[in-house]
Amino acid sequence: MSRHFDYLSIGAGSGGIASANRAAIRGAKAAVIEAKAVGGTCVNVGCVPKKVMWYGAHIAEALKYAPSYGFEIEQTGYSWETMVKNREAYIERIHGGYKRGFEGNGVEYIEGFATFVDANTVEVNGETITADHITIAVGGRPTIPNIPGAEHGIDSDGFFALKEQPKKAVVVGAGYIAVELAGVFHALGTDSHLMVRQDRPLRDFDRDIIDCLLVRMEQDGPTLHKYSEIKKVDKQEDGTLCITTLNDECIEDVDCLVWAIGREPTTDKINLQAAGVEADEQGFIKTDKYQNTNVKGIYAVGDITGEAALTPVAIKAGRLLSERLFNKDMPDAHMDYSLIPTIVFSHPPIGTIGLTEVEAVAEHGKENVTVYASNFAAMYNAVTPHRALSDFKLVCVGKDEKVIGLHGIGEGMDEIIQGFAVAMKMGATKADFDATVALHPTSAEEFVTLR
Ligand SMILES: Cc1cc2nc3c(=O)[nH]c(=O)nc-3n(C[C@H](O)[C@H](O)[C@H](O)COP(=O)(O)OP(=O)(O)OC[C@H]3O[C@@H](n4cnc5c(N)ncnc54)[C@H](O)[C@@H]3O)c2cc1C
Ligand SMILES: NC(=O)c1ccc[n+]([C@@H]2O[C@H](COP(=O)([O-])OP(=O)(O)OC[C@H]3O[C@@H](n4cnc5c(N)ncnc54)[C@H](O)[C@@H]3O)[C@@H](O)[C@H]2O)c1
Repeated sequence: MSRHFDYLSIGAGSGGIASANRAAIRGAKAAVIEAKAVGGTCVNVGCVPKKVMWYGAHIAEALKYAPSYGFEIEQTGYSWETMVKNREAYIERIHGGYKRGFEGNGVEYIEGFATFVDANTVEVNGETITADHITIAVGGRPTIPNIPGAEHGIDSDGFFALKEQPKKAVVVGAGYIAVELAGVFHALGTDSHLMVRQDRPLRDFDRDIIDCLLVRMEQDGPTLHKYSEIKKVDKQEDGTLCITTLNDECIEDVDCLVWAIGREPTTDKINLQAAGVEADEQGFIKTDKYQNTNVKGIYAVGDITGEAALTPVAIKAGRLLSERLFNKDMPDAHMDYSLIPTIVFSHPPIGTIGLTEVEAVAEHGKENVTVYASNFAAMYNAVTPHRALSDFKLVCVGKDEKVIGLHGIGEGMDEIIQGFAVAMKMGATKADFDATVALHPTSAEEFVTLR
């Protein structure tokens, strides 16, 4: 059996779905192949289940503040099981939405694991499929370290598979995932420990913003273990884990260990050599700005390219690729990877766009960089005993003070920065920010009133 398509995506994650749908909308005969679950990492074991749990954590925090607002409530328990059931039901509905979307757009959805046969051909479930254009959108997988006892830990996929709430959890890593999962565990009542190898997590972020996160962690948790690297993990007779660090610190009675030390590309399993596509030494596929690989007719989008591993980036790159291939009015369509806004769903969330202060000084020179910052207690918890600081910063360059970096940690930051990203894309200056009337009383207004 063999079928031919104009356009084929390998992987129905954020990038593959978006590009196949857009190709079909532009008139191509399109298909997408998925080995696991439609929606990929984001929908099944990433952004979506994470955000649902972050919302749950948000409610837990609100319950903590509730008495100060006059509510007389008693929390008698927390059902992790109920949260998981509702979260998974929601994800099922998203699956349905994607499949209806494919039907509506005329995209063929094929379940199975695809491997390359040659540059125009893949094999899936014993069937040969050929296509004029093939996009590799196979994403990544979590990295597990090579240390004794590592197998006793789980990764982020395992975190979302947890059926019961752990009593004591250790999350290892210093990136988005480690900070987010440790924060969710903590807020929902697990004794949560975050282990980082240096003095802080999120070292690429603006230092002042992370300093503020560290103060929050110190005040409230999770427990941060600095300069901690794991030597070995031992399983005890009672089933709990004993985690020993290189400094011979011992963390005992751990019933959940999560490795969140990064993600690696999944190109090793798709017989890339048969297509002649080049990957770098880690396995990320090299592309030019048009998502072209070194082989004509083969492209790559999303996490597999090693560019900003974010869902909206994969979606935009995938859609623009299909516009370029199938929309005669957009022959130059390509992704602009500059000024990508991003959020860390910590407690409170961190939002960031553009250069940090340190990066700006390194790139433009100290004399050309002006920084405006504010540290304040947001009203939301200022009326409770849990008063905590937010930190906002603008990094500007040149005489006209073009805003090249915007960073903040505070309540609502996840919803605040999208509009500022538009302004920065348009080249906004500090004077433009100042000329904008504030919204009061909000945290966001700090960004237009900084002095
Ligand atoms: C815990 C976690 C939280 C995250 N939170 C956020 C967030 O809040 N915001 C954000 O923007 N990003 C977040 N991300 C990142 C985001 O999920 C990814 O950037 C995004 O999913 C990348 O999309 P993709 O299309 O490149 O790959 P994926 O979504 O990983 O999709 C790739 C798909 O390809 C399939 N596949 C692989 N090989 C084959 C094959 N040979 N044949 C067929 N199918 C194959 C896989 O099964 C998978 O479904 C998070 C990631 C994780 C792990
Ligand atoms: N909110 C969001 O948008 C969001 C959320 C989650 C993930 N993501 C995306 O997914 C990507 C992957 O996230 P991630 O957190 O897995 O990776 P990451 O690459 O961001 O962070 C991995 C961290 O683990 C540390 N590390 C590496 N090896 C280690 C070891 N042996 N012991 C201890 N620490 C170690 C690294 O120093 C690094 O800080 C992110 O870069 C991001 O683009 C985005």
